[in-house]
Amino acid sequence: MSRHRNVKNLELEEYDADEPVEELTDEQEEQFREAIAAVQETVEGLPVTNKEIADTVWYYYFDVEKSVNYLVKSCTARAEEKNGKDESHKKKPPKQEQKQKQTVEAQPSTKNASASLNVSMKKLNLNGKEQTGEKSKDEEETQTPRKQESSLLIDVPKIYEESQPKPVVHLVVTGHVDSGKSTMLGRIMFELGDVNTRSMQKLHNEASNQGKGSFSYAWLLDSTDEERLRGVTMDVAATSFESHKQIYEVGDAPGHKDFISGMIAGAASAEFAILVVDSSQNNYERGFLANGQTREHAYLLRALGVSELAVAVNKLDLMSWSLDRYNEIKASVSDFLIRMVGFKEENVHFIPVSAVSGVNLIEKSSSPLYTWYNGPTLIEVLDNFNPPLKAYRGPLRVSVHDTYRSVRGATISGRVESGNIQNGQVLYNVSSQEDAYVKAVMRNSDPSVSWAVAGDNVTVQLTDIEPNQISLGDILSTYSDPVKRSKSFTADIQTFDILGPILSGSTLVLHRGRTVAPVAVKIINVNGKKARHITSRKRASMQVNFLEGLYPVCTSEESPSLSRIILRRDGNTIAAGIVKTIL
Ligand SMILES: Nc1nc2c(ncn2[C@@H]2O[C@H](COP(=O)(O)OP(=O)(O)OP(=O)(O)O)[C@@H](O)[C@H]2O)c(=O)[nH]1
Repeated sequence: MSRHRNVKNLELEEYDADEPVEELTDEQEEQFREAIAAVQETVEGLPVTNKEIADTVWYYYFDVEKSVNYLVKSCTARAEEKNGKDESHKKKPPKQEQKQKQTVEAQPSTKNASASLNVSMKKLNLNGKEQTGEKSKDEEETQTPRKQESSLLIDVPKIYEESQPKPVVHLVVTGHVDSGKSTMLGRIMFELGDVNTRSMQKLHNEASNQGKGSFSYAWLLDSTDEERLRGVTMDVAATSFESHKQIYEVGDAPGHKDFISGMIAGAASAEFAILVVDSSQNNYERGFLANGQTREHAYLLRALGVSELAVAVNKLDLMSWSLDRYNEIKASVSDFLIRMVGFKEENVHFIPVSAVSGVNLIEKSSSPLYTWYNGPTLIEVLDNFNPPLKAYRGPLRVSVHDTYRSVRGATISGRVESGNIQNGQVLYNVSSQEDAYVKAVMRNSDPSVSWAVAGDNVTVQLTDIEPNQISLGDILSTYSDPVKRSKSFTADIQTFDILGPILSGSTLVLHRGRTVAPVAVKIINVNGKKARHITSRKRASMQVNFLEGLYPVCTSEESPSLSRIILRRDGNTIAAGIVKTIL
């Protein structure tokens, strides 16, 4: 299932996916009721429904005069339309009006935004929807802004700098199916106090009742019925946790090979990774030695720009905490990662753990492990990762990981890849050429502020846009500095071990974050020499042409994470690389 879930702050006993709309204060409710009554009285006799009245009053934020004017105009327009007259009166309420309300909200708020953002969110895309590009035209358009930015927006970079933030590390957790990735994340969140004991106990009871007691920590991340029933993660789930030193935005990637695109999406937005290796009898052999997903994941991580890894050798409790087993795994996996995949030795860190019992994750407890191990715990290794500086003053780029229907528009979850975003801003979606007001920004790692900067995972409530005008993989920007849409680009790529060469003119499937699209490739050179085909483990430069319309494309200079691409053929990942120039 396609989703990018924020699982932190989830009160399990209170969670209800069908919970309705927004919370108003008592005072607002009173204002709302009075305004509706006043408008009803004034427009009595006109063909408008109570719902239209309520929507309009909310739109104009209880302004009776503006609501009446709008309703009268729209009734007139409807009547004229019926009579076959000019349709140009069918205008929506002007956006500038709503702006006034939003700029008030743009002030930094100390209130918990998650409470005010109690939106009924109905998922639109349940399956990783592929972009078809149908809406695209071949010629690139220049847009004139339809909505005006307010002059009252706050100086986000300045406020961000003054807040002296903790560094944010983007992590992806990868590894062969069932190696214990979700369990590890769930247990870390529990140990750090992000999930309270009562919620954990409740989840444990539920899991036990279904004969899945050992999955209770994993269920914190695997939240859909199907995932719980099958005991596998089917798509990347987003969560965050915080140590005393850094904040971690984490993607729990699926391990099963059928769900590789979720793994790619998670890895493409990460700077660091935890590679989980199952040390138990036969499972290590299956997951690593027998060409399991551990290997493919390691190649993908490297090709997508992840340069530093924590390798968690998991389930050592099942191997009686054997030092020999740990050393055997460490020797062969590190040889593979360093010699074959190309990680630097100093960037690969091995840690023995047991995810399910929480041994060596956060603090050292009493365990037979410590009779022979005196190195760092997993969190101590993670705390030594140094995230790159954020491009929070750059052009705004927000990648869309998921979309939901919400009141008066759409809500998206995604990530600010560069620049900064705040309530009251106008965003532009180059794919649909639609714009929208930002009604509420909720930063996943700190929902109490109404702005976010590069590197933050966010949930953004948008108004004045239809949910179907935003798709997974879209990149939201501003009018003044929009993302480019293009039919082709050049990329530097690295091929993996492939069956049969890639020929000039081949049709492949491109993955970029959540975008999945068919492309044709033209080889420019291989290892610096002109060529018409590429074989295994070669560096090459190629031209990539989308087969169906235009897509938003970013170069590595514009946004390193958005420039990362993967090429697949017949269900296998054959190459990964970076967009260099847009043609
Ligand atoms: N004994 C033992 N079992 C573990 C440990 N870690 C995880 N498990 C079990 O391994 C099984 C799979 O765990 P998951 O966390 O679902 O594995 P996963 O890697 O997230 O699976 P996918 O996301 O589907 O690839 C569950 O039954 C866990 O309880 C461990 O350290 N020791």
